[in-house]
Amino acid sequence: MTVIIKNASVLNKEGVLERKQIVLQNGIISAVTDEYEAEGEAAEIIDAEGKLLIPGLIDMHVHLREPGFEHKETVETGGRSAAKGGFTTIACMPNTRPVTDSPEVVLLVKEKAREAGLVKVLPYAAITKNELGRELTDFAALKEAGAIGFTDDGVGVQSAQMMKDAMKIAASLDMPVIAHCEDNSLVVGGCVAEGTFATANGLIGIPNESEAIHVGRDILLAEATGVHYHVCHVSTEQSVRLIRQAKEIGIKVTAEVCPHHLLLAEEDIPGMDANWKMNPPLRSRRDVEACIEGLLDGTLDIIVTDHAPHSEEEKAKGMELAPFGIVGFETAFPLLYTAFVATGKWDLSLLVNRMTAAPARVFRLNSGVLDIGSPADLTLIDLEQEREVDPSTFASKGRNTPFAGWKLKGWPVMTWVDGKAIWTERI
Ligand SMILES: NC(=O)N[C@@H](CC(=O)O)C(=O)O
Ligand SMILES: [Zn+2]
Ligand SMILES: [Zn+2]
Repeated sequence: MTVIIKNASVLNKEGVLERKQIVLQNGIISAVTDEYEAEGEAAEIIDAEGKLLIPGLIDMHVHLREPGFEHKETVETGGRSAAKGGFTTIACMPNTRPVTDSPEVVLLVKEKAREAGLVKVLPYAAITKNELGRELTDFAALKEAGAIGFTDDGVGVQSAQMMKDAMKIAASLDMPVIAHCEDNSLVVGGCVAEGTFATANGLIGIPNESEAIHVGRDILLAEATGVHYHVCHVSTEQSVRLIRQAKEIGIKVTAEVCPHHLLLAEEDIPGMDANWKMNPPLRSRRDVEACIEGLLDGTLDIIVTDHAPHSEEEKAKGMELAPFGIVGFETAFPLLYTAFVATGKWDLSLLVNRMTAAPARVFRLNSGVLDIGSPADLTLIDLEQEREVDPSTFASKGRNTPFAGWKLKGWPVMTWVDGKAIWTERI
């Protein structure tokens, strides 16, 4: 089957938009040309006039909740939500029930993804059994089953010795360690960051050091073990500083940042609404600025959503009792496009890079580019049409977002994986 996407706006290597014809054949990008005539072959033709065509977005930090929490999300509903948000590859976290700490669960997630037939799903496996921090999982067996890295996301690995042992084994297997950085002894029951909101509402505040102390510790352990160390959802100025310094001296560290930590500060929290509760929490404006600067100078390599769906009942428990987490797939690109690109602060190519080529480079994936011979994973985006974020229209089971009602541009309208359209909005 041949698909021809006509008259699309495509970013060239210099970051300039060009009008191109893209041909997809057998799941591969077979041509990117100025003109293309279909020579009698059976082809599906899509007129992309006026729309932006980019490599499919890659999200290296998501929660699909299956197995065990299917009331929050499944591999299929999460996959559909991702496709609607323009994502073609997603990497899912192991904090399921059971935890993805055995080859069986890795294989189960892969099988669910195959059945869903939507986005490419890359599973992470846990560092410790049941993410309890007591005993390491069998890294070699988990790699063999298809895990792409090791992480106890949802909780920090509290023991430095445990983390060092994990890094040593991961390094010997040429696998990355991906860390949720949080020192529990510095958190003690906080649900928002230290700052004006916590003080005004009499809440215990989570301090910045609870994140950064793990970042610093793990950088030293990464230096000692030589592992590829990747920092999850960076949210503090101190973490950015430590990662920047580590990179300067050649330690193999990479890092990610979420849209909400680039856009929102704790002082923006409107009230005791758990749709504003996530881990790490929203920090100060100064931290937001440091994360933006880190993303621009390459200290923070990639953007991830940390898509973390929870049910309405769970979020209705209120700021202190509700679980941490917000959904992210269906708002990520429009949010960042509207806030940073449409306002002229960032080049479009920077945003696209941090969501496509950069994650592909960091995690050695064969996608993220529009090169001939690459998988035909593509996303078509309408940069002009403005629409409000309406959680009731989400494909995700989760409605937990602080961005409801935001007026945004840059909505994905069509998503292809291996040349097959897996999402079509309207065109
Ligand atoms: N980010 C969150 O607030 N929540 C995540 C866990 C995590 O990413 O640490 C979840 O699983 O709900
Ligand atoms: Zn986490
Ligand atoms: Zn997470």
